[in-house]
Amino acid sequence: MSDTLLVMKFGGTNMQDSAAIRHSASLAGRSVSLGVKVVVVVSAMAGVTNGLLALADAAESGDIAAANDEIAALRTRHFTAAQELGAAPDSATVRDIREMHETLRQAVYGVYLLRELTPRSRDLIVAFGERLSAPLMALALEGQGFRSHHLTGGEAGILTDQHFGNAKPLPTTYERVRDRLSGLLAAGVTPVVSGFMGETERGAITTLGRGGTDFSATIIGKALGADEVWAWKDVDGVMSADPRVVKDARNITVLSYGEVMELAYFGAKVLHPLAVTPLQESGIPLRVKSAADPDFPGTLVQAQAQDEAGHPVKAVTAIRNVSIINISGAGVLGIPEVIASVFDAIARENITLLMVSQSSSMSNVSLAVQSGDAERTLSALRAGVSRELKVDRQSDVAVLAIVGSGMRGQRGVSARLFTALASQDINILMISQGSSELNISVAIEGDQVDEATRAVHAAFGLGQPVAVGN
Ligand SMILES: Nc1ncnc2c1ncn2[C@@H]1O[C@H](COP(=O)(O)OP(=O)(O)O)[C@@H](O)[C@H]1O
Ligand SMILES: N[C@@H](CC(=O)OP(=O)(O)O)C(=O)O
Repeated sequence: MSDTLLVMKFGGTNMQDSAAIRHSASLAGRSVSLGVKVVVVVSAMAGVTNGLLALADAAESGDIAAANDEIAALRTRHFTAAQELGAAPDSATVRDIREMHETLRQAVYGVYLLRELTPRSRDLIVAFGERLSAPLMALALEGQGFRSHHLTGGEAGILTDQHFGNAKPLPTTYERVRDRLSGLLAAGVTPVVSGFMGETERGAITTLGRGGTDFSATIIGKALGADEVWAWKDVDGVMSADPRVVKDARNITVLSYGEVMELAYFGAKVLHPLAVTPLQESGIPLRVKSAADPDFPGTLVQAQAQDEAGHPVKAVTAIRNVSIINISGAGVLGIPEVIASVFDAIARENITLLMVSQSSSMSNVSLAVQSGDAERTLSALRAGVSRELKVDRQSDVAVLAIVGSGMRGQRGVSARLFTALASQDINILMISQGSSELNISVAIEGDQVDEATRAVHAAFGLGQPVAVGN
């Protein structure tokens, strides 16, 4: 028996139907057969999270018929998968799925009666996606001869703060996860944990932010001192750009934790922005692997970056649906208390700032925020800052970023970026470079983001094979 312990995460695409679930189970099973202990962490079946969010909104707006139709469709989808994975109609799995849909229906009816969808009730509803997919994965593993047991995030020990929709693990999580999972592993059982979700100390269900199953997996990896965390995906690994936008995007062999965080923060949907944070202290590696090509090494994410001379940039990413909020008022903004009131107002609303820039005359500050946060930002600023300041919004913006540790101390990187954008006649609205020099980001018109991404990808030769040095 080896002493190796792996945490394996399967995303929505790898859970989308019974065939995908069976294939994912076989990927975990390959390691279990070799004597490796594996904890499996699953996302909801593809599209289910969005479906749950939509039906919660429908219930809030009074359209209970639409919400119930969507629940019925979800029920059919999960029952079909269970049946195809061999569950008998009177089996415990089918009973579990039926009960969960009933609880979901009741929760949604409560939203409809109250016409109120709080972040807390939204989390309760949306976490059903992962609660429903875990039993299916356990079924598939059992069907392939592996002993398995499914648990919700809370049952697996993931305890979070009360930040519904974007919760963070509490420090006690790690010991709890160890307590809850070690016994199962020692008994030769493969735990299947519902990703994306945790619970508060009082037992309310929370979620960890979109794409949060990656985060669940690394939290569990840290708790158990795993040898590695593997995130199985529908792509070869972390690529030099979103492969849906750039056809010649290439797999990146090695990335540092810092580089991956920048990439995820600046829109590379491939990993949750906080996913590597639990691994940073212990140095546990994260591998992003292709479920379609399991022997391909994918991307190794580790503490040290590896750079190739002449290749300062590793990837180009973009955040879409951004708005720029401009705050102006000659002679007012230079006063430190006024600047403080701007940031206070933003902090009170817990709004994530994507970029900040200030004109040197101090008469203008620009903030880039997700368009979904723009109205809240505007109201917070209008209520919280001096009336002499003018606050306005520019919509339909995108933020494009280049990322790579090799740009540290390198001259000419921004010149290449700006030349590539200028060659496509792309106007730059804001510029920022992090002091870590791991990224340079620019705000541009939203409808130019794809051509900008392709131009920048080509300008830095990211489609060319790179021999990574040590
Ligand atoms: N730089 C990138 N590298 C890899 N994939 C990316 C990148 N940027 C965006 N993506 C997109 O992320 C998707 C994979 O992430 P996601 O769908 O969240 O995975 P999963 O749900 O399987 O965990 C890919 O289909 C790809 O289109
Ligand atoms: N289902 C959740 C969590 C998640 O991580 O999903 P995926 O692994 O499919 O990106 C979401 O859609 O946000």
